[in-house]
Amino acid sequence: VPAVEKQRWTLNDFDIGKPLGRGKFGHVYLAREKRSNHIVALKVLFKSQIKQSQVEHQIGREVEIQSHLRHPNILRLYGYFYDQKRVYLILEYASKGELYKELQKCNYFSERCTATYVASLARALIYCHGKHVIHRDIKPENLLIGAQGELKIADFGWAVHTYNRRRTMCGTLDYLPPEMVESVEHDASVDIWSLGVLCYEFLYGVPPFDAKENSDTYRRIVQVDLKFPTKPSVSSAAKNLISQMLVKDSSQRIPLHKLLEHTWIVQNADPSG
Ligand SMILES: COc1ccc(C(=O)Nc2ccccc2)cc1NC(=O)CCSc1ncnc(N)c1Br
Repeated sequence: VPAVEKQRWTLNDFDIGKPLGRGKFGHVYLAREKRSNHIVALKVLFKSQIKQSQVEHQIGREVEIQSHLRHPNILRLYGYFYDQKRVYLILEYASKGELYKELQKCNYFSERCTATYVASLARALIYCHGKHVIHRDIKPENLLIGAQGELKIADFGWAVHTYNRRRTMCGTLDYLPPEMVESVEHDASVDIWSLGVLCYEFLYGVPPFDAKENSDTYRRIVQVDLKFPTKPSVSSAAKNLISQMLVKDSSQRIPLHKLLEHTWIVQNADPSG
């Protein structure tokens, strides 16, 4: 489905298939665009559930930003349309589904699989930062798997891809870096922190600052209370990289391009991504 911005899509242009998942803001269905037979994911947002005023320009801006983002590890947003009750997003379909379900199923990933995922996300983030877009929500819930097993970053919720991205605290704290938890200014290096949290969770099956209460997670994050369990056993090279990402001072975090040269990534990541 080429992003034909001028195209006025309607529901009649699509055959609707099985539900793919229930997002916070609505349902996602497998769908086929009738003329091209192209398979897409159609996300239905209920206007009643998202503030009327915000939604039009919010989604318009989202589509505008996303239409300039073309990267194999970023899920495409082809376009949108709406009727009086709902807004529909036409999304790329990731045929191997949701990453977090994969993580739940196998508890944790191998070092090679993790390094390959982390490298592909680093490349996607380098691409986004180059376009002055930061803070793609890179927690497992927002990652999908494409037909070749490659990761796709997909934003499921309010997506304001600018420097003043608002983050409602209703989402998990786990992925927030200290500067956001202490809600001070933040920059692209927040994504390096989140990628470090993700790398840890891929290898151990739990996020690094996991705790029963939010207040404990908060404290562990601001103190960077980073501990590596003995099980599963993880290479010291992997721990070394994670320790260079989960650094309180955002200016001291390993830059993304340096991450791609780290021995653990070089020795473990599958170059195809
Ligand atoms: C680029 O991906 C997005 C971009 C934007 C938004 C979004 O809601 N924006 C938004 C929502 C409200 C107001 C303003 C913007 C959402 C997504 N993505 C998603 O919601 C993922 C749907 S689940 C899925 N998708 C494909 N293949 C599968 N196998 C599955 Br399961």
